[in-house]
Formats: sequence, structure tokens, C-alpha cells
Amino acid sequence: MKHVIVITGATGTGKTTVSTYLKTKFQIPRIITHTTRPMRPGEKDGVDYYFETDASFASNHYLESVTYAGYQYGSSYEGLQRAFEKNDLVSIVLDTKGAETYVRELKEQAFILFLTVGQSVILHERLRDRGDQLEMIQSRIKSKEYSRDLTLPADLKGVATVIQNDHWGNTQEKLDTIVTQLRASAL
Ligand SMILES: Nc1nc2c(ncn2[C@@H]2O[C@H](COP(=O)(O)OP(=O)(O)O)[C@@H](O)[C@H]2O)c(=O)[nH]1
Ligand SMILES: Nc1ncnc2c1ncn2[C@@H]1O[C@H](COP(=O)(O)OP(=O)(O)O)[C@@H](O)[C@H]1O
Repeated sequence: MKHVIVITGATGTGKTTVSTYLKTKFQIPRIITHTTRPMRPGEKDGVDYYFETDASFASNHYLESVTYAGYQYGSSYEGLQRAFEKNDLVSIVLDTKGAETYVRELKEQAFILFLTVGQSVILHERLRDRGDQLEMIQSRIKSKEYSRDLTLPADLKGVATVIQNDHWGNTQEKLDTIVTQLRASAL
């Protein structure tokens, strides 16, 4: 069976880092989603996101879409189908609301990975070290979506695999085990 690894959790917990690791080590591609948020330095259109205006965002057809900290984000069926045509295992980075939709729509094809950290104050430091602008960090941290995604939602309890991403070495070991199991289940 084909699987999509849905990487979810609060801002700064390491979702992008995990998706990059899956791509580099295991050639698991990440489905690129759409957003109206401004590009961060170093980000590229079509690589990190499809960056949209409000008008172009509205013209696309989405499997699911959300507002997160004042910006819109959405993922399409076409993106998933295209990725599945070439790969049995793909990944996508979503907020927890999107992860809940993927569980409902894709059932056991969605493997949910919820990232967390021991102390949420670490996340502020990570965002600063990542080079995010101070106003962006503050508005992000004040958003209800950020607070919501710090905790595993009730709907995902017993469904999601939780990784506490405090130590990258430990996280890598857990990811390696998960990929081995998912690949074995595809045989
Ligand atoms: N539901 C949903 N969430 C998305 C989508 N694309 C990105 N996200 C989530 O939107 C949130 C904000 O993403 P981003 O602005 O890149 O900030 P970051 O989490 O700090 O890297 C994160 O939780 C992402 O996982 C999407 O297509 N659908
Ligand atoms: N286990 C870890 N220990 C320390 N720093 C980490 C760890 N995992 C990720 N980071 C760093 O934290 C920052 C936020 O990670 P990122 O993957 O961008 O998070 P997200 O996509 O969830 O917002 C990045 O600078 C990344 O290099």
C-alpha cells in the first residue's frame, strides 16, 4: 500500500528538517503545498511552497486548506496523485487540522508523525536561530493555531506516532525505524 507520511506539530518543532532528512536519506519526496505567506530568505517558489497571491490561491482546487497565523495554506489531490505515481512513500508537512483531514480522507494510507519538544520556549530560540523576522515570530507565537499545535489533538491520539524532537540523533534513529517498517508494509 502507498503511504503519505504527514509531518505535523507546532512551528519550529522540526517538520521541515524531518521532511528534508526523509528526502536526502531515503529519497522520499515531499509534496509541495500552496501558501499566501511571504517567502522567507532562502526559500524558493516551487521548491519550499507554491507561493500564491490571495487571488491565485482562491483559483486552485484543494483537498484541504486552512488559515494559519493569518495566511492561507492548501494541498491538492493532484499533488498527492502525481507523487504517488512515481513513489510508494511520500511526505507532506501540514498543521494538525490538515493532518486530521488526511486521516479522514486517506484512512490508513496516512501515517501521522506528530513532532513536539520538551519545553516550548526552545521553539522561540529555534525560530530566531532559523533567521525568522522578530515580528513574524511574535505574530506566529501569538496565533491560536500555534498554541493549538503544541498539543496532540484528541482526534489524533492513538493514531499519530509522536516524536519528541529535542535531540536530532534520537529523532533520526526513530525516523529510520519508521521508514523501514513502512517500506516493509508496502511489500
Ligand atoms: N493544513 C495545511 N497546513 C499546511 C499546508 N502547508 C503548510 N502547512 C502548515 O502551515 C503551518 C505554517 O507553515 P510555515 O509558514 O511554513 O511555518 P513553519 O511551520 O514555521 O515552517 C505549518 O504548521 C505547516 O505545517 C497545507 O497545505 N495544509
Ligand atoms: N532536534 C533539533 N535540535 C536542534 N535544532 C533543531 C532540531 N530539529 C530542527 N532544528 C532546527 O530548528 C529550526 C526549526 O526547524 P524547522 O524544521 O524549520 O521547523 P518547522 O518546519 O516545524 O517550523 C531549524 O533551524 C532547524 O535546523
